[in-house]
Amino acid sequence: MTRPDSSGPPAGSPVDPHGRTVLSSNEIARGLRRIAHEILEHNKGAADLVLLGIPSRGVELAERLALILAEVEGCDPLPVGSLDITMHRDDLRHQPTRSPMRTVIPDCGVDDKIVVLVDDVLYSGRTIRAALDALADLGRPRAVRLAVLVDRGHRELPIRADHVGKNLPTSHSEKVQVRLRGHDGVEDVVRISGGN
Ligand SMILES: O=P(O)(O)OC[C@H]1O[C@H](OP(=O)(O)OP(=O)(O)O)[C@H](O)[C@@H]1O
Ligand SMILES: O=c1cc[nH]c(=O)[nH]1
Repeated sequence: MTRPDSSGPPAGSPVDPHGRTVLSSNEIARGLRRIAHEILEHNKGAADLVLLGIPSRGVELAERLALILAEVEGCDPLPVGSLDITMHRDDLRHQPTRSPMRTVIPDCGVDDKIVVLVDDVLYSGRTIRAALDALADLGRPRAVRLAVLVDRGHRELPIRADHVGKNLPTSHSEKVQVRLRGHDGVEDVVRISGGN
C-alpha cells in the first residue's frame, strides 16, 4: 500500500528551509514502538484489533504499527487497512477539490472489532470526526481508539487521542509536517513557522 523507498520525495514534500526537526527517524520509530506497547497493554493483547490508517501518511504508520504489534506479541500480522475521509469532511465546500483516496477494509471487517484509527498529526480534530463518520458507514466496532504520531493541540472538537507518539505544543501559526520513508523518501517531523 505504501510507495517504495527508492522513489525519493515527491514534488509535494519539499525540504522546508525554515523547518525545525522535532522528531528524527529514530525517534519516530521509538514513538511507534511505545504506541504499540500501549495498545497491547490497554487491549490486553492483540485479539480483535484492526488498524485503519487515515490517508495519506496514517496508512504507512498503521502498516508499521501492525508489524510492530505482531512482532511484540509474536502473532500473525494484524489486520490493517485504510479509511478515506474525503467525502465526510465538513469543509468540502470551502477547500479545493480533493480526490478521494482508498478505503480498504480487511476481510475480517470492523463489526465487533477494536478499531485503532491511526494518523500522523492531530490538530483541530476535524479529520478524526470525519473518520468516525466514515467508519460508521462500514460497521459497528466494539470500540474505536485513536493513535497519532504527533498531537499538536488546538482542538476544535471534543476529540482526544488514546495513544500519542509526541505531544508537541504549537502556535496556531505553525505547521507540523510529518515525512515518512515510504511516502516521502525521507523520514522526520518538522515544525514550520508560519505554515498555516
Ligand atoms: O486534526 P486536523 O485539523 O483535521 O488535522 C490533522 C490532519 O491534517 C493532515 O491531513 P491533511 O488534510 O493535511 O492531508 P494529508 O494527510 O494528505 O497531508 C494530517 O495528516 C491529519 O490527517
Ligand atoms: O500542522 C498541521 C496541521 C494539520 N495537519 C498537519 O499535518 N499538520
